[in-house]
Amino acid sequence: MNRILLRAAFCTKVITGHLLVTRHLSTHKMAVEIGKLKFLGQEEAQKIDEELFTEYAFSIDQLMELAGYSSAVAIAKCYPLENMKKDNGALLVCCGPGNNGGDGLVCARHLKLFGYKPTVFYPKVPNKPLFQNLRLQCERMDMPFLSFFPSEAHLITDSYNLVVDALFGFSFKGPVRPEFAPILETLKKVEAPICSIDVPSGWDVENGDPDGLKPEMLISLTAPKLCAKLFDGKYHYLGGRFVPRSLEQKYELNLPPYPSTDCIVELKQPKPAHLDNSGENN
Ligand SMILES: NC(=O)C1=CN([C@@H]2O[C@H](COP(=O)(O)OP(=O)(O)OC[C@H]3O[C@@H](n4cnc5c(N)ncnc54)[C@H](O)[C@@H]3O)[C@@H](O)[C@H]2O)[C@@H](O)CC1
Ligand SMILES: [K+]
Repeated sequence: MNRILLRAAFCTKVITGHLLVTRHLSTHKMAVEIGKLKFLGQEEAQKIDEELFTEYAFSIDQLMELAGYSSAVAIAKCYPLENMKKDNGALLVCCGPGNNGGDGLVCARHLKLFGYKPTVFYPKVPNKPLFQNLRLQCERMDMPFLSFFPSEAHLITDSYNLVVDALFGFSFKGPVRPEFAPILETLKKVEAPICSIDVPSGWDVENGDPDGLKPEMLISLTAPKLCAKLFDGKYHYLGGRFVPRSLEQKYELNLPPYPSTDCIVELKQPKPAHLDNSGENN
């Protein structure tokens, strides 16, 4: 079953000429059916990305800031600082060589501002001001950078409350190249929760990877990619609330409504009808 439910409470006011519409859906378990939400193939995700920069004149810094910020907000919501036992909120943020890695750096910066203690692993820094600056911002905010990746998974499990996976996003084409293969192999054995930004790293963007990472959380950006249908972790959020309505319509994304002014919305797989006694699906 590929219908998806959104559990949301929201209050919106839309004023259009003489029309004033106020919708208020109360906070108790409101399930809004979002069965038509589009899951994007790799090419389509790249086309939308390109169009945001060309037709809609966004800059990469703008969208990356929103993507990384919404990832940090989703993580903070699901893994509150006060519940973290290891070293007052120690986290490991793994950043790859593309824009997914940039999202990771932005996410790390916001998590730091939220009070967490992120350590960054960023082995391949592109020679572009955008990435150099993002790295510098993190360094100047006293975030430690690992110079090598721990070879033993237990060292990560013992030191960090969770791992943010920002190694590869929707442009990944497998198989993973040798420089990143041992990192992914170690990550697979880590017992701390893994939160993947946009795509679980190493997964085929459309077909996933049954032997790959098993993140506990996935934050899809813009719209989920096809592989997200195979995600069965605890939390699936949609972030990146920056898609203009006309672009959404052109690609028939059918995005769910974000609650109020939130930058994230949780996506929930529906229970099979015979188990769902709530009546919310009727
Ligand atoms: N439109 C959107 O939705 C936005 C997307 N953003 C982020 O940008 C990501 C896409 O960024 P990019 O297109 O830069 O690509 P990625 O960050 O997905 O990855 C590209 C990098 O990974 C390397 N790579 C690819 N396959 C590899 C393999 N098999 N082994 C080792 N390295 C490999 C490439 O050489 C390149 O350096 C999204 O997933 C999302 O996280 C945001 O930054 C901004 C807005
Ligand atoms: K990722």
